[in-house]
Amino acid sequence: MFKEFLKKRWHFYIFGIISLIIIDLLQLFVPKFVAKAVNALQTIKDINEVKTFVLSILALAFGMLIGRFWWRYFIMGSSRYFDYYAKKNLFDKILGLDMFFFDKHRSGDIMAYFTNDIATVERMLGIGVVQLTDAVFMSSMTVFFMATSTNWKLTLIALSPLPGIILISALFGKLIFKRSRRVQDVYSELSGYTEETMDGVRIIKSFSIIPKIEELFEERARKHFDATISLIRVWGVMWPLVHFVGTLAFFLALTVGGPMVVKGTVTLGDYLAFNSYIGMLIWPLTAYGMVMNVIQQGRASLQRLRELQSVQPFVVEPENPVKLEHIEVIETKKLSFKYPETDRFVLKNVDFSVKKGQFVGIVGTVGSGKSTLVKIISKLYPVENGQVFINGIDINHLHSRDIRKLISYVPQETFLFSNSVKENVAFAMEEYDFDKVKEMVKLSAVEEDVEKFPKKYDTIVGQRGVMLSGGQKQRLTIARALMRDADVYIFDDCLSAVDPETEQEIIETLRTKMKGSTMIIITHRLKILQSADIIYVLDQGQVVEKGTHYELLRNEGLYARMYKKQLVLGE
Ligand SMILES: Nc1ncnc2c1ncn2[C@@H]1O[C@H](COP(=O)(O)OP(=O)(O)OP(=O)(O)O)[C@@H](O)[C@H]1O
Repeated sequence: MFKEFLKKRWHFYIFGIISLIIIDLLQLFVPKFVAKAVNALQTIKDINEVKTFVLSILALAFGMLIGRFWWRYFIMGSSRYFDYYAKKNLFDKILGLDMFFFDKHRSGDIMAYFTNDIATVERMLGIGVVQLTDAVFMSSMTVFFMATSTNWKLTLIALSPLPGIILISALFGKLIFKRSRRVQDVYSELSGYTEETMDGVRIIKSFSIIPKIEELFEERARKHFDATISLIRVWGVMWPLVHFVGTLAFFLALTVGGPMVVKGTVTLGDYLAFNSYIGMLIWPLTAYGMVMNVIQQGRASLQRLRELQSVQPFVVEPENPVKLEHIEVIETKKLSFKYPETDRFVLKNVDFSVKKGQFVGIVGTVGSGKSTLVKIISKLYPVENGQVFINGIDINHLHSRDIRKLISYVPQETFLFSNSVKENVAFAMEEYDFDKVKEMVKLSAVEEDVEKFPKKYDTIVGQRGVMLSGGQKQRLTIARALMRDADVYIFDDCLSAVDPETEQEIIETLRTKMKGSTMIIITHRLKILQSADIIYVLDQGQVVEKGTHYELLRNEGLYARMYKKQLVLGE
């Protein structure tokens, strides 16, 4: 990303740096003209001579005005462009990553890349470049002007302490880099925690655990504060050192240059100019210190951004994917699976098959791998042991984009955007027909509820749908999945918040209205699977039984036990 940005913008930087150098040059001529004006005043014969110098100074000021516009345009404009370019790239990159990345990173952590890290690199590419140009160019040019137009001996003496600044910058640079990296990392942790807390604020309040949460926040905020202070401490030492070395140059100029003026080796005008040059030199040299800081912080953030850029998805897409128009059959053969970076197999030798138009149930004990199985056949996780086939084609030869167009998956967790009911239902559609929204809302048995909302389909549901009940959210999520004309619909225990009768009613309506579509239902309520073509029973990652509801009851295995228990509990 950074290289591509430089490729696009390097010429802007060249123009910006040239404008900056021109201003610096013009600025350098000012003392020269002032010196000439002062010298001329001492031996004044013609007032017009002074006028020429004054007009020249005005011309220089005008030149600087124009130059300042251009460097801002080229350099600061480019750094702003980086902000836009990096955010866009990062956003695309992150959305292209697979579930594993999102399992591992909190949204607050990710936000830190977008806010803090990009801003720090932007600062390096904007003000950092300006300061660096100033520091390098102004210091070398000032030295050149000092030596050529005043007195080179005085120049050498006055400048003798200055290489010390470069030494200090080099010595402290590494430390600043390391500590800046730590600041960014702990900021990301703090941001992740804050976001998670805000997200779960209702649960926190319901559990009355605010003091504990505050304590945990304080711990992270303190860590961030400590990391920042440890970085400031480095500046705290480096900054006065740089200043001290800069001021030494002034001191030497005064102590050595004063007697030279008295002796007449240097004219008063030249001596004044020399002092102006020293003044002009202090800024770029101390800028080395600042620049070092900005650059090291920028590098630390750039390193973090590069690490993120280099994250590769575990789900690899084929270079030449086989086209997939429809889904007729999905099969898994001896499928075993463990989540990346874990040791435990959560699926073991699973043979599973579903054909077009079938109604398939997946049931089992808690944590037996039901959701994992459907996530793998939706290509949300990679297949590493065993095989998954869609229409007889190995899933590794198919693109996940094509699969997910044909599989509409409703996960266990509902998620609604803080938008209107209709926008939420039509979320996955580029264009939509309002009548279809209404039809799908009706099929999902939530029409009556929506009609009672203050603005019906235009009602804003609040962040994550907080203004709705759990059951309403679940049914709207189903309506959203139904909006897509998919071949396979997977409902992953997504009706747990509605009563059993409504769940059964929804499933039956869907079965009749969506004949021809394949339906895979994961549920804990076994009663609704009575009409399923086949039910897979999972226990600890293995298929322990399969068959129709009645076959499984006759088997008197795990399914029959679970069913009897539910009958007793009256579910
Ligand atoms: N992202 C993940 N990373 C690591 N382990 C995971 C992840 N998601 C699930 N697991 C583990 O995999 C196992 C199977 O989880 P899965 O969600 O597939 O079970 P399930 O049968 O759908 O459970 P439930 O009935 O409770 O919804 C569980 O032991 C769970 O802890």
